[in-house]
Amino acid sequence: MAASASSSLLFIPTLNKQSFTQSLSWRLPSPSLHLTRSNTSSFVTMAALDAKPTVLVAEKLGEAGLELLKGFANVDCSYNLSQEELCTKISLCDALIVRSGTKVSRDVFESSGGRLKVVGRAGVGIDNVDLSAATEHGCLVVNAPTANTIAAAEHGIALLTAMSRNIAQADASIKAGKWLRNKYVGVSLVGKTLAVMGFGKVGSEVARRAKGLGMHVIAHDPYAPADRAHAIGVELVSFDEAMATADFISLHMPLTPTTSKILNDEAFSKMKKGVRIVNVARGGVIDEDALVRALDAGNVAQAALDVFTVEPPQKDSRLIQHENVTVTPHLGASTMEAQEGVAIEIAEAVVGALKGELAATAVNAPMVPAEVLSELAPFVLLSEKLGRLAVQLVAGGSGVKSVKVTYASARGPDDLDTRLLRAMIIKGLIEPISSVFVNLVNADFSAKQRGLRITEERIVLDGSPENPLEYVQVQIANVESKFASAISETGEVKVEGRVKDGIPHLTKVGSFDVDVSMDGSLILCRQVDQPGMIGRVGSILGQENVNVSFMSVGRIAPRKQAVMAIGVDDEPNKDALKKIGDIPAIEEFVFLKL
Ligand SMILES: NC(=O)c1ccc[n+]([C@@H]2O[C@H](COP(=O)([O-])OP(=O)(O)OC[C@H]3O[C@@H](n4cnc5c(N)ncnc54)[C@H](O)[C@@H]3O)[C@@H](O)[C@H]2O)c1
Ligand SMILES: O=C(O)[C@H](O)COP(=O)(O)O
Repeated sequence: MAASASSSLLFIPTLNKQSFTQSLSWRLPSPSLHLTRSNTSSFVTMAALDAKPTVLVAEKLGEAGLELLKGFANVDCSYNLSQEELCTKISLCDALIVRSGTKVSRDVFESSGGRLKVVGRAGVGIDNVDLSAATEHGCLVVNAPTANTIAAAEHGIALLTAMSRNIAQADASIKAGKWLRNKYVGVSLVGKTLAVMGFGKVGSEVARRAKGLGMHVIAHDPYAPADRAHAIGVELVSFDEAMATADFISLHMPLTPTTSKILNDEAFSKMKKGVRIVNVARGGVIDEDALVRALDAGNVAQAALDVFTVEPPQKDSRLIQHENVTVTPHLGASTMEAQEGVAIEIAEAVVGALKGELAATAVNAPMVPAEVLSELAPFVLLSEKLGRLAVQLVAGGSGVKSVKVTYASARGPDDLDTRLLRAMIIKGLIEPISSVFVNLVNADFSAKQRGLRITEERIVLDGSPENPLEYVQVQIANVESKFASAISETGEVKVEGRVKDGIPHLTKVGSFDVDVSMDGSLILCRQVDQPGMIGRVGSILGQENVNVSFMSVGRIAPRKQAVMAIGVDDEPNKDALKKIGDIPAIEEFVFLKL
């Protein structure tokens, strides 16, 4: 049930209450499918809305990215904000863009009052963003994972070569009036073994370049495919083997609970005496006190560091001041080219997200490729409406805890991604009975928080898998219904729907077959099947100027019980509903908003 956090395509919730309507928006591949759902459940197109969203840019961003943002949003560039200032400003912003220097903490999400819909990290590492808090608040986090790869790799190589030839120390000494040709004798790289720790985008580019310098390159990465390593002539080895055989170690993994202080006293004790270390990943992957001990003992000959556990580090830090340590102030991504690239990459992602388009670099939401989304679009709508309908059929005080969703399809289970549908069913179930705003980012979390258990079942049908789904069924167990006919033979509130000509239809209520398009609102009546019922209800609605969009009757047998489903464009007033209820043949009825 947990939403997997992987990066690929996805949609996003849209803009704030003030600027647009508090809403969920989907930008699907066809513009005609771009829908915004307002609080009143009507759908309006974004074109009808003219207010601009506000994007807070909290750290310096390349001009091209800023221009792109300004074409769509009001852009507030406020740098060096304190946490308090950020928390105050954030309640007026729909999006926030940061680099690594801003902590986007839980307080920031809480202070946003639900307005913040997307956080853009203009770079790779998202360790400065509280992802759990973002997810809980339904806020999408996107990053710019590719534009600074080469810059970071080049910086890694720059540090490797500068360190091995004492460039920084020699430069400082000559500027201090000294000429120390014997002191700064370096070591050669050719023929030496470099262990690349973390064989991702940056790690593999460093490996490629180091091979060009004549180094023997090995790599450790528990998740990297061996064939990618082999393709560039790199052998994947265990952590211990990397520690034991490397003359140089270069770190390129993310900072996670597993990698935190991965280079500690124990790891240093496994290294070759005189090893040299480069870190352009994150300061936290090294236990900095342990590194100082290893440097003092001569077990580590030199280190070159671009990143630190706390940035900026203390001026008098022993590590920074160590004569065998070369440091730069987190410059890995800081080339003109990388910063322009990152700025464009993140601005496009944030603008797209605010428009409700697919986000290719989402960090905290499941990935749904565009072509899948396009095909599933009407089923997405159907799912939300079925959830919304099912929960409204539950009698007050019943407490919805257990929901079973059945997807019937001629496609094999691996051919149908149901996460989006599940998220929308959850949205439909939760929103009518709470003030929570649910979207793809926080759906599973919201369900879990409310103790809502969703089980999913697949029915594989015979026949051609032309449509992704034949029908979707939602059943709520252990509840009473305010419309007894909605209870199935097995005792659950049950609704079922299909997509017909691209339009969601309700096709079953309890054990009654109906067929009504799910648009506007719905009146469900159970009656004794007899002539004239449609006319009587229709004329009451007509007198009250309520337009009927659809009518359908499902019955057990002629002249026995029947359920009539009436789709209406407008909400009938109390009088009209009372008149319907007063028709003698009507045993029960319910009015539902879709
Ligand atoms: N200094 C800078 O300015 C700068 C610039 C860019 C990236 N970075 C940092 O560099 C790091 C790598 O960036 P990237 O774009 O290559 O990311 P990436 O996601 O492409 O690669 C990270 C790799 O680390 C691997 N990994 C995860 N856990 C590991 C572990 N326990 N041991 C070994 N490998 C592990 C992953 O499998 C992945 O292949 C990140 O920490 C990023 O924040 C720093
Ligand atoms: O993770 C990253 O992308 C780098 O560390 C760059 O960080 P920066 O955007 O703060 O330079």
